[in-house]
Amino acid sequence: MTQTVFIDGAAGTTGLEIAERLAGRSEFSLITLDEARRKDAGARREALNDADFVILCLPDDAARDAVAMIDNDRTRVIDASTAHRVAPGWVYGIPEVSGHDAVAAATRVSNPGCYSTGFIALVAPLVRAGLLPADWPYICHAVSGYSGGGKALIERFEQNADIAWRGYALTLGHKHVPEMQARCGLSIGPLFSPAVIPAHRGMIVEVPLPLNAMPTAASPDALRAALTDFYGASPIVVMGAAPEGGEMLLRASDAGDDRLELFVFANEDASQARLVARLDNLGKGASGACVQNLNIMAGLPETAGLRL
Ligand SMILES: NC(=O)C1=CN([C@@H]2O[C@H](COP(=O)(O)OP(=O)(O)OC[C@H]3O[C@@H](n4cnc5c(N)ncnc54)[C@H](OP(=O)(O)O)[C@@H]3O)[C@@H](O)[C@H]2O)C=CC1
Ligand SMILES: CC(=O)N[C@@H](CCC(=O)OP(=O)(O)O)C(=O)O
Repeated sequence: MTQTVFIDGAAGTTGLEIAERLAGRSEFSLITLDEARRKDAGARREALNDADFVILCLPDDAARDAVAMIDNDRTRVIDASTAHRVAPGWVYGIPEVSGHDAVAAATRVSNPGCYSTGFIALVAPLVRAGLLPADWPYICHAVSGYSGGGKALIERFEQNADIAWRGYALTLGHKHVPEMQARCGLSIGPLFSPAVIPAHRGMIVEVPLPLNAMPTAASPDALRAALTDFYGASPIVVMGAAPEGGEMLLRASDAGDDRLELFVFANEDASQARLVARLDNLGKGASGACVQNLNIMAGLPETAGLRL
């Protein structure tokens, strides 16, 4: 049976990429609003209540308003915004960590932040296994392609070819920190330093570990083995191959895909390690993850329509 999907915010960066992944899929039919009606509250309310599945690709306040407009108990929601990522009653949409069954049964799924996806995928299983401490002040550095900031940041970078690196969230407290802390079960929020690079898409998230100074920490080999074991059956989250020539590259020309690659680098005496995640901010970091969650909620193979 064909199920209906309404993407609210379909003209934005994340929404467009979701529609691309759903194009040609016979299991779903899209409810669309034309340019004149896509921000009309009445038209949106009708579409939100007609759809079997709603995917919110909106700013946070608009996402909250959209959820409030749904007045039936049939429509199921995936919210790509930050609005509900630590909200009660919402299942956090990393099925590999939250559990596929929890996502499959959910009526409300919050799609994770792009940076949070990398951080949580690296840290949550290791803390859960007792291989890294829950009460440690983790540090996380990350770079994102400029599409991570939506239409406004895309326009800014495409009109300013001179920006080589943009550090931000300089007063700390980036909006992803609460979900990183909550979903890893940490007693302290990580110190998070994100930056944007002059590439359209792509993301590196890194967690440096001073293993020899940590109260409990397994060896780099044990960390690598635990991640390999945890994601063993996943077609989406994979252990990356050792980079050639001792360097990792993000290329501005990379097309991006919906996988998430994990790496554990370490020095020879195993006193220091770097946990690294490589993903596409618009793939597993946003639109790919929305489609994965939609597939699971609809009882379909989780990789249908994904770019792997
Ligand atoms: N880009 C990314 O890599 C990621 C994005 N996200 C999240 O996904 C959400 C969407 O982000 P993104 O696609 O990048 O942003 P964009 O700015 O590219 O798109 C947002 C879209 O929402 C539309 N919109 C804004 N307000 C309303 C409203 N009241 N009613 C209907 N439509 C509205 C905008 O309209 P208009 O075109 O007129 O501006 C725009 O088309 C955000 O919450 C973002 O934080 C999450 C993970 C990664
Ligand atoms: C490069 C850039 O600006 N990225 C966005 C996060 C993108 C993302 O994950 O979005 P949400 O958490 O808002 O859903 C930022 O740091 O605000």
